[in-house]
Amino acid sequence: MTSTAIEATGLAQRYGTRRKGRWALRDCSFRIPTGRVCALVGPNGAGKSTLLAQAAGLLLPTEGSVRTLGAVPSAARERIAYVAQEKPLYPRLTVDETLRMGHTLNPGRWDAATAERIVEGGALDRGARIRTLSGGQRTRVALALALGKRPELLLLDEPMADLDPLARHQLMGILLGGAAEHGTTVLISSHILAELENACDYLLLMDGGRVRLGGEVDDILTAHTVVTGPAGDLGPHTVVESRTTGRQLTALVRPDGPLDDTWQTHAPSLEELLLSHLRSPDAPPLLTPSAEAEPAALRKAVPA
Ligand SMILES: Nc1ncnc2c1ncn2[C@@H]1O[C@H](COP(=O)(O)OP(=O)(O)OP(=O)(O)O)[C@@H](O)[C@H]1O
Repeated sequence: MTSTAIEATGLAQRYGTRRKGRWALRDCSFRIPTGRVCALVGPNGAGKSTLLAQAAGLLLPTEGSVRTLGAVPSAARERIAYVAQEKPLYPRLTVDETLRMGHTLNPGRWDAATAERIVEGGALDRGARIRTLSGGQRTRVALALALGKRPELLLLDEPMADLDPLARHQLMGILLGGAAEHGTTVLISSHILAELENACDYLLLMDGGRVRLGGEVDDILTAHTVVTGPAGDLGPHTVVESRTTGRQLTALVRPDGPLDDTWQTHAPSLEELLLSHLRSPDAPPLLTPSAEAEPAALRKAVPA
């Protein structure tokens, strides 16, 4: 079994023609090890949905490559579940028929108990047609289908956006419990930073179609410090964002060696760190060693 869930090398996506098209992703190289719950974060239009669709094998990269579970995504499709932002389902099927379809399409791996639990938790009318459900109820059915498949890799594009807070809490619990129990790798995009803080142990921050931060949340947090002190030179340290109020300077930095005693320091929260990076798209990128893509020449040949 491969230790890499997703590996992208020089990945790029252009929508439209060569002359008039626009790049949604440029030169993305990164790796997500198996068994991680990875937050995919970035502003609107950063390229998150594009990346998820490529990893799911629904969009062929314009340049570069992405491999999922050690193979090209189309070859790993049985082991991947993908919930797109618009949660496509068959509108004429009932809830029950949709679950039966999940069972039929996933022989030998369908986890009926988990799918039932998700649907039951929303007290859904099992005979109701999908087209009559609310947005949040449809999300619940889409998540029941995805988790019922018991995938090795779960790709979720803003799955919780239209759920009420209780439903979000409940479904996040089922999702994380299942991931921990089965070692599922999860890549989940969201704009709700506070929610990701407790749920995810890995991070990909994208902006402008490029990866800005990648790696273990703990390692990324440890690499950064918030410093406060009299306005002055921050020397060799990498400054992600700085603000001056009167004579007082507050900055998020990546220290390059010890900070001198004039600075008061504290560890940033994940939300604080992400907001600073989102406000500073020109800050130098950081990938921790586990998030660096292996050079293509070193990769073991795996059948596509
Ligand atoms: N089918 C498409 N045709 C043309 N351009 C597209 C298409 N899909 C996405 N784009 C463009 O690609 C860029 C990245 O879009 P994408 O949906 O991947 O971003 P995102 O990070 O998921 O955004 P959001 O947070 O708003 O969902 C945007 O500039 C968008 O306009």
